Amino acid sequence: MTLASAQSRPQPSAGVTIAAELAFDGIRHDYHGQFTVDGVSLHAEPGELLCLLGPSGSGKTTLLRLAAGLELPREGRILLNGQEMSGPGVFVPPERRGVGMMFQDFALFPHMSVFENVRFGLNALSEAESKKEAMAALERVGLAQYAEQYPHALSGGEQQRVALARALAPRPSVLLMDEPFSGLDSRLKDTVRDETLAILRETRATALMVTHDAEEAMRMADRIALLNEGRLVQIGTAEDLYYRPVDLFAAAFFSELNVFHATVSDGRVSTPLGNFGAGDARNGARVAVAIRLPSVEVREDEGDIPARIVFRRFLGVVEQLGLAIPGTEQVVQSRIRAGLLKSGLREVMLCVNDRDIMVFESG
Ligand SMILES: Nc1ncnc2c1ncn2[C@@H]1O[C@H](COP(=O)(O)OP(=O)(O)OP(=O)(O)O)[C@@H](O)[C@H]1O
Repeated sequence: MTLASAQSRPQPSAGVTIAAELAFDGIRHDYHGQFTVDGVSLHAEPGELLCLLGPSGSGKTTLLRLAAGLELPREGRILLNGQEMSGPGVFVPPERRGVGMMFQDFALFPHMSVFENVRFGLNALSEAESKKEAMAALERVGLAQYAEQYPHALSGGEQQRVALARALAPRPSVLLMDEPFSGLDSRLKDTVRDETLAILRETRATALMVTHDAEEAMRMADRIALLNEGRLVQIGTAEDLYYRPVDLFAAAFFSELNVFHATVSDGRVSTPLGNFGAGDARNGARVAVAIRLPSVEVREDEGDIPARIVFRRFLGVVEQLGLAIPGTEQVVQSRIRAGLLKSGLREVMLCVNDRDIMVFESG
């Protein structure tokens, strides 16, 4: 449905980018009765790069499509700078939202030149102005010299930059990006990510980016919204999510962990790797005790717990170890600096750095 109030909104100007606040308020959305987004409220600040992070099927792309106006939410509202785009009785169509989109496969038109691809979204401008803006967008991504080429003649990284130029050319107040680097060779990814970040900073558009890669989110985002099964688990900076995860799911999304199950007694938990403070967990509560791999220190001859090495995997700078310890069948894992232990060594001693223990009530 399209209300008169929505219809009368001005067409977004292709003049200057004015970063907008994008808010999801109590959004629920289903496909055939199956809720894929279930009560999500969050917002991206003007000029912020917010990453939607989560495993496959957690509802990230659905949120992006809802923000773009490609889907109408079943419940809740979507607001741009406080103005309702979708909500009960309101639906502003995609072309009137001032939102740019960039997809996983770049979606460039193969039969159009790079220049025509970038000019495509500028039909609200005069011919002369659209040409000027398209060229300016190509210059911004450093590809002006490829203007007359066709997309197939460009490398993956260059095509990504054309897609970015096309999405940014109409100067959207919000840029929506769905896994924008997943089609790129892993060696190219780092450079293209850095370039994209620099361009986004320069244009100062608000950006919402979907990824399932925690490291990519940490590398790029001002803040990260972690989703699972259509719900928001936690939102915050990379440091917030890494150091202060709200639950075991959030902790495990950012680090490999050793996890032991225990019951809190006198404010402490007992695990095969030692006895630790239980933090805020209540006495008698069943908890998961999570210990990051680098917190299990492995030494040749001094430590608290004897262990036998059951596997060693060389990973370059670091080495991952599997360790058998008394009191559990579970193989404990550790990550140490490569070369720290002699080759052929079997019997070692472990120390656990208890600053890094995370205790979560199992519910
Ligand atoms: N058009 C559709 N029709 C039916 N079900 C859909 C449709 N689009 C998405 N879904 C379902 O909604 C759920 C969430 O999908 P969504 O694409 O939002 O997740 P995602 O977190 O982006 O996952 P991925 O990382 O795999 O793309 C999935 O279970 C998916 O199968």
